[in-house]
Amino acid sequence: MAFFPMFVELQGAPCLLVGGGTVALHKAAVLKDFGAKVTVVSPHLCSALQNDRQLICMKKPFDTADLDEKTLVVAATDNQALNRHIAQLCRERNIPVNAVDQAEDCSFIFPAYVKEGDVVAAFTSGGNSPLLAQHLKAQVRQFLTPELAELARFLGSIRPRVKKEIPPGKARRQAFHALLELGLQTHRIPAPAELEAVLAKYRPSSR
Ligand SMILES: C[C@@]1(CC(=O)O)C2=NC(=C\c3[nH]c(c(CCC(=O)O)c3CC(=O)O)Cc3[nH]c(c(CC(=O)O)c3CCC(=O)O)/C=C3\N/C(=C\2)[C@@H](CCC(=O)O)[C@]3(C)CC(=O)O)/[C@H]1CCC(=O)O
Ligand SMILES: NC(=O)c1ccc[n+]([C@@H]2O[C@H](COP(=O)([O-])OP(=O)(O)OC[C@H]3O[C@@H](n4cnc5c(N)ncnc54)[C@H](O)[C@@H]3O)[C@@H](O)[C@H]2O)c1
Repeated sequence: MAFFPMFVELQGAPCLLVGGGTVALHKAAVLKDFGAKVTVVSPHLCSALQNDRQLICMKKPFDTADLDEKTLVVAATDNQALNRHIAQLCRERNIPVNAVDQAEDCSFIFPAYVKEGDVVAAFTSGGNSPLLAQHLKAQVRQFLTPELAELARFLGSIRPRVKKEIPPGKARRQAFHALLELGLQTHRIPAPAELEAVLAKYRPSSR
């Protein structure tokens, strides 16, 4: 059964990462990429984790109390039984949990993703082939550019104004469509005069 791609807000979310090796380092980078507040618990921490001021590092073995107040957990130790035990504890507490490379113990899995600003494309193969997910990510990298993210930011910034000036329905949809097309064709954000022209065209008074 395929996994549902639920895009979750992680900004400021207290997340627990158990383990301090190469795999934990990669997962920490991903969680930080989405603004999570990551606590790392492990008796041994690689230097990159230890020196990262954005992380809260606790040099000690995992303890059940480490789960308190956490909204997401990643079990990334080299002990599969421990990773499974942590997953079980999380399930009892309804905390989403990933046990690295142990799909059967995960309540969520990590996707291969491309992120530009707030635009995110993410792939999973449902655990069948992480390499296939990586391959699809590489394809998307070619057209998910920083310019596209800038266009998305612009379209977000003018959204309230468009909504205020054009009532919901066909005209509003066409206005958003026109602005997107303009951006995609010119590879830049529409100029103020271009925005005004689109708004004027689709405003009720001028139709
Ligand atoms: C996408 C990515 C995200 C990330 O890690 O952030 C990710 N794995 C990545 C890479 C990767 N992982 C592996 C290889 C070696 C090639 C190979 O084995 O195929 C490579 C390639 C490489 O290393 O280049 C080995 C591997 N992975 C899993 C198993 C267990 C098994 O198969 O049973 C084994 C065998 C271990 C063994 O040998 O025993 C399991 C999982 N790995 C997942 C995610 C979840 C399913 C994602 C999906 O649906 O596809 C899942 C289920 C759980 C999880 O960990 O979340 C990341 C790419 C990041 C990027 O580039 O953006
Ligand atoms: N590194 C890879 O490329 C890779 C690839 C595929 C799979 N894996 C698997 O992922 C897992 C982690 O890999 P790694 O390379 O990060 O391993 P690692 O040996 O570098 O790190 C394991 C970490 O787990 C920590 N740990 C052990 N017991 C703990 C406990 N009780 N509480 C908290 N932390 C504890 C250790 O201190 C260590 O920091 C392994 O099971 C490995 O087989 C790794």
